[in-house]
Amino acid sequence: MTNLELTSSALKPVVWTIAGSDSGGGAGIQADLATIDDLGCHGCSAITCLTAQNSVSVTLVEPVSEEMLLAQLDVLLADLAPMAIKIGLLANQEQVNLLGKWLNTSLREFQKANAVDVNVILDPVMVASCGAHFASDKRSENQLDFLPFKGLITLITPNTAELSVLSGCRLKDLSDCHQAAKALSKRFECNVLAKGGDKGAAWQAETAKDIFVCIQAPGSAVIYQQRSFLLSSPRVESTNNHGSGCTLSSAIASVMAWGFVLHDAVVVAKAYVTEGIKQSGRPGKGPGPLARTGWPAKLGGFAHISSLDGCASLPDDLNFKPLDERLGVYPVVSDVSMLQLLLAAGAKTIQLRVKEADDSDLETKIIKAIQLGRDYQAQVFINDYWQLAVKHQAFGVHLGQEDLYEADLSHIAHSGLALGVSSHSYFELLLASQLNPSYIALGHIFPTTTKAMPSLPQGLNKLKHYVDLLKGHYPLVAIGGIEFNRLTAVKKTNVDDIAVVRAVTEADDPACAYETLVAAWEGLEHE
Ligand SMILES: Cc1ncc(COP(=O)(O)OP(=O)(O)O)c(N)n1
Ligand SMILES: Cc1nc(C(=O)O)sc1CCOP(=O)(O)O
Ligand SMILES: [Mg+2]
Repeated sequence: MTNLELTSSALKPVVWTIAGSDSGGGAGIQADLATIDDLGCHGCSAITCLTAQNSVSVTLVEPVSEEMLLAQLDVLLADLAPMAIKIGLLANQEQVNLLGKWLNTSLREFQKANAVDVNVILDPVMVASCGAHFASDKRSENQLDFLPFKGLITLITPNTAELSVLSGCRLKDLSDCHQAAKALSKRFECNVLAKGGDKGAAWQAETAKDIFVCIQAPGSAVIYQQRSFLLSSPRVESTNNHGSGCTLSSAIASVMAWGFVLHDAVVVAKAYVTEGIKQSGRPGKGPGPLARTGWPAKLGGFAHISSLDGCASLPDDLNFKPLDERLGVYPVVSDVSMLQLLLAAGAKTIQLRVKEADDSDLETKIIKAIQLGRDYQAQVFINDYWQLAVKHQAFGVHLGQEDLYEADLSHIAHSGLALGVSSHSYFELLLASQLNPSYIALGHIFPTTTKAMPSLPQGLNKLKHYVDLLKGHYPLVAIGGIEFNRLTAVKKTNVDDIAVVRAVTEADDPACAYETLVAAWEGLEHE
């Protein structure tokens, strides 16, 4: 079964945690299972060690035998195979070696035989965010050699102290942390999330900043790979951070188990931790555990994303013209005669999307489309060609994520045009929302033949999550494979409106198809 089929089925994806037990209930296996369950997955555990700890101290760490660790891994793989795995506290080097070998043999064979990708998130626990040290391995302060995991993990999530130990560098500032995270990424051949939540000296105190170094993330847009990002959230003033690293890594595993790409898992998990700290309690005398607050759906709880590698960041201080009216059923068409026909049929928002590489009549077509928009008092958006749209004062421009970095967004805003932005993930919709656009398009929801898409269809489950997050903040339009018999299901997600290409342009009678879609869409109730 592929990730996608699982996501859309009623089954809960299985997530494993391979970690230590925290008798105090705030971190380790206990935090992981609570997180995995809270994010709608089924949690399984392979326990590496027992720790005798409460909220103020760790008094004993006792590893399980290698035989016991292996038995747990094998018995789970035989029946409750994982969609994602989180690895936390490992008690000694023998456990690291055993697990590295198991990932390289048993898990690899399982993935090959079943044609699935199991994402493995390594939280290299040495120093807890609340200050506790784990030193069951008397050879050192638990300075384990994690190299047996090289090439076998998706993401490693060190806090500042762990990053310093793993990189062997003193980290004085953000730039040091970024260099160390990049070096770690190279050494382990994996993505890195370097956490700044523990308020290391290298980080600003008023914001909780993490560095995300992405070397490869299947399904994410190419422009967001081989890049580094800074994820900044207002710091929650609380000392209740017991288990925050465990919670973050198991949340990342859980979100990936639902079929979200790595970029999405990182931003959703960070928002989950932020809200968990906000609502935390203090059952003991020391730092309390995070609250379990469900799938994050407050836009203000998500991090601000900026570029950390010299690539341009998008501006976040612009204002684009708001829509005059709802998008409704929004046709996207490639020729002016179709545009005119649909305006005559009552379309109040429409897009001219010309994709021929060199169309000598392009400017004439754009002028005509804009004029027709004025004649019919409709919102005409021009796709891609923002200079011509500005020159001839279109109602608005529609840009994809790649287009955003080539356009002069400030010029578009100051010229008084509206801006619509495409998105294909949480990460992209957060970047879109930072721009304050006039609307955000969420795609592609179903398979489409209109355009070769680099990402997988999002499906209704993801669309619902995106809508829960953005509804009321921006007008939202779903696009991709939307046709008459899918309207009821799409409306149930609460998305404001829909954009269509083939459902209208390939119909025998496009005007009639448009009118039928409008009647059906407007006749359905939102949930
Ligand atoms: C309403 C709407 N949504 C998405 C798109 C796609 O824009 P983009 O990602 O830039 O791709 P192209 O259309 O340029 O191929 C759109 N045009 N309209
Ligand atoms: C142009 C376009 N952009 C998409 C996106 O997801 O950004 S999907 C898409 C094509 C939608 O065509 P149809 O309605 O024929 O499936
Ligand atoms: Mg485009």
